[in-house]
Amino acid sequence: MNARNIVLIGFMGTGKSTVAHELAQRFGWKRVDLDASIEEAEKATIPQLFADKGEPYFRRAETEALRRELEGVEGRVVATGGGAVLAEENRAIMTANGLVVALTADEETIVRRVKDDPNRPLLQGDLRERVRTLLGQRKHAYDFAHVRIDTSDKTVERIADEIAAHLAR
Ligand SMILES: Nc1ncnc2c1ncn2[C@@H]1O[C@H](COP(=O)(O)OP(=O)(O)O)[C@@H](O)[C@H]1O
Ligand SMILES: O=C(O)C1=C[C@@H](OP(=O)(O)O)[C@@H](O)[C@H](O)C1
Ligand SMILES: [Mg+2]
Repeated sequence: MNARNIVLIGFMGTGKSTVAHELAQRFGWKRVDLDASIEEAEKATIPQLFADKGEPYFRRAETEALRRELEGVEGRVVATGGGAVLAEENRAIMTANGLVVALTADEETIVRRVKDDPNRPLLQGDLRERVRTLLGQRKHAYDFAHVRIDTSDKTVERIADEIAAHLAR
């Protein structure tokens, strides 16, 4: 296996956190969820950070977490948050330190997967409308990935199989 680390990117609800868990188990690698890393470092939940400190503060904490979790290490599967790709600085950290895998899903699938979880500050209000608007704004945000995998109608195991096949190449 060539890649030092695997970095999962993609819109909210594409399954980054879930697939990272499966991949880390398979490879015996360490799973890192960037949101969890931020929550631990900041001693606050993601919704609290957005509400109390604002999104720009969260984004700075996100960049710090990416550096902390990816630079100079190997054997990690890092699940990023859906907006971690928006800063060029973050994209550079990801591509320099691992195989970047973009997970995608159609709008229906995303809405279905995120609808019972109230912990995504950017999806407050009319859920379908918010997902549609953000998906439009982020249409090309994940294009820099080395690999792109559609997760709609696929099991977590199948998605992990596909990523593992790319690693073996
Ligand atoms: N391939 C899949 N098939 C069915 N449900 C999935 C799949 N991947 C993720 N889920 C479910 O969708 C929800 C969101 O997944 P999560 O891993 O938190 O996404 P992300 O980290 O990309 O926002 C969770 O409830 C998870 O169990
Ligand atoms: O898309 C985004 O900007 C965000 C995605 C979330 O992570 P998930 O993609 O794991 O839901 C989390 O980082 C935060 O709520 C912001
Ligand atoms: Mg996640």
